Amino acid sequence: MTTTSTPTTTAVALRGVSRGYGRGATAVRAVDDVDVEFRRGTWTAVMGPSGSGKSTLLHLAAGLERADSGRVLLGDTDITAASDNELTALRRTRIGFVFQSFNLIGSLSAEQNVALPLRLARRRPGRAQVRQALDDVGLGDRARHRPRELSGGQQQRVAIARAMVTAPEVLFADEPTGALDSTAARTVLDLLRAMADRGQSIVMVTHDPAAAARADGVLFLRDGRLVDHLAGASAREVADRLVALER
Ligand SMILES: Nc1ncnc2c1ncn2[C@@H]1O[C@H](COP(=O)(O)OP(=O)(O)OP(=O)(O)O)[C@@H](O)[C@H]1O
Repeated sequence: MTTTSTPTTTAVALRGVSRGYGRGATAVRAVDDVDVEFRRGTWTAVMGPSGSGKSTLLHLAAGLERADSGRVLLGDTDITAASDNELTALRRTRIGFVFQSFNLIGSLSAEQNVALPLRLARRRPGRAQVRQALDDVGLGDRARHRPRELSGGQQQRVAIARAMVTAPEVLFADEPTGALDSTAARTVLDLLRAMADRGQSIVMVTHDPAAAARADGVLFLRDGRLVDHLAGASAREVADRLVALER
């Protein structure tokens, strides 16, 4: 793993990155020679037909999966050659990840879930820090609740607080509103918008054009390749572009 001291406006960059699965007749190039830069302080949505490589791209950018070829840069750090231990440390401190299914631990309260990444990074979780993270997502009064005592939207906000408690450079979200009704989805998207407006870098996979339209820009993938980009587009424009790709 190498780190340079050059100042950068790039939160994450993929350079010529490919990742395949399987062999022979069943081989798939899930991500195929992708070059992309996610700028600091911006929210980018990643869209594309089913199987186009969106989740794989997100996992590669977050260091959850390794590229077969190419380079992945987190800020100034080339994570391509990082050891497993280095990658684990990076994921615990510099990256936040939110899943469609929240992935909260059912036996722990909201505040215990939020404190978990600090414990894993062997940092003593300060109560004030944990409460602040819950306050930031509007759930300061739900700290003692267990996940089953919270609505889906509230659970996803706890998951966002958990991802943010270490102040990660980039928040990755894989279908964060996929399991929510439209009202809860809007609350989560409002929260992500406010975070991006305060300078948080966010990369989000979504199938929902209305969700993608809240981001600053939308990337479109097809067959593992980046094929289009929209900035400041409406939900209608995003939907039209997606339909054109699915033809
Ligand atoms: N672990 C794996 N083993 C084998 N093939 C995989 C694996 N993960 C992904 N793939 C394949 O790689 C391609 C891209 O998958 P990926 O999940 O990244 O697509 P996606 O755009 O996120 O799809 P969806 O919108 O359906 O979630 C698909 O053809 C998929 O079947």
